Amino acid sequence: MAPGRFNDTPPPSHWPSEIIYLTKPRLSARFPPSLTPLLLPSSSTTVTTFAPRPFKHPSHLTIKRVVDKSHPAFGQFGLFANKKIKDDELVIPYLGVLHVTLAPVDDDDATSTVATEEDEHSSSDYDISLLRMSASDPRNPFGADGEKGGRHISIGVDAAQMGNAARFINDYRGVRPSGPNSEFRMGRGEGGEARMEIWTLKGKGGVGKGEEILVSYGKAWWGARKG
Ligand SMILES: C[S@@+](CC[C@H](N)C(=O)[O-])C[C@H]1O[C@@H](n2cnc3c(N)ncnc32)[C@H](O)[C@@H]1O
Repeated sequence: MAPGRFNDTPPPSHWPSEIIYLTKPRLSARFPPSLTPLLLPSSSTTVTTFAPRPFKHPSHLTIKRVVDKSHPAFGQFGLFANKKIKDDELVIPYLGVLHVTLAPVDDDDATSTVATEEDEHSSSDYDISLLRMSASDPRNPFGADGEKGGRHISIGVDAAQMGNAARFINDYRGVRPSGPNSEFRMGRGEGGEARMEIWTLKGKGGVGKGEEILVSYGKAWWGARKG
């Protein structure tokens, strides 16, 4: 096995053997070093390197095969609470490979939407957006005035090949008519790094013992996958 192809620690129960288990995010091999400062707190003088600390799998979360035939993800996995999780509480960070897409600004119309570059993550069902930065943003090293000029930046987290239990969180559609019980939020790890997290929704009573953690992937996610 090549270096980096190992689990960070022994994975939780029901973890599929073909997926690498992570306790902290990994930068993709092609992640431009000039972009790592974007993952760090801009005001901090204490955090200057990308040094995520490990996040241990919460013992009150269980990965389980979906056995309910009426569940649209029947036969797949889901993430369940084996103890009540309170309202407005961090459930788990979403860990995976941090990767970058640089999209050229449309020369004819700089304000139009630009096509993203195809890469290995573009068709992943486990890829979520972490950070987007316009080419016109002065902090963008690939921006219009930067050394390479004219690229929008998009940083994503892909858990298709490696990740933690958050990769098993399903969408509420067809499962919970009253809507999701949790949501994605931007957050920071203990090492100060930007990360996506899943939190129970505020004012909705939390997630009960035995319940599945369910978020909304968003209309755009489903729209992009309609046949
Ligand atoms: C991030 S994964 C979620 C974990 C997945 N169930 C597994 O076992 O790996 C996203 C995939 O789960 C399935 N999925 C999640 N929520 C769904 C829903 N509400 N309806 C149908 N499929 C769903 C789809 O196959 C989707 O591509």
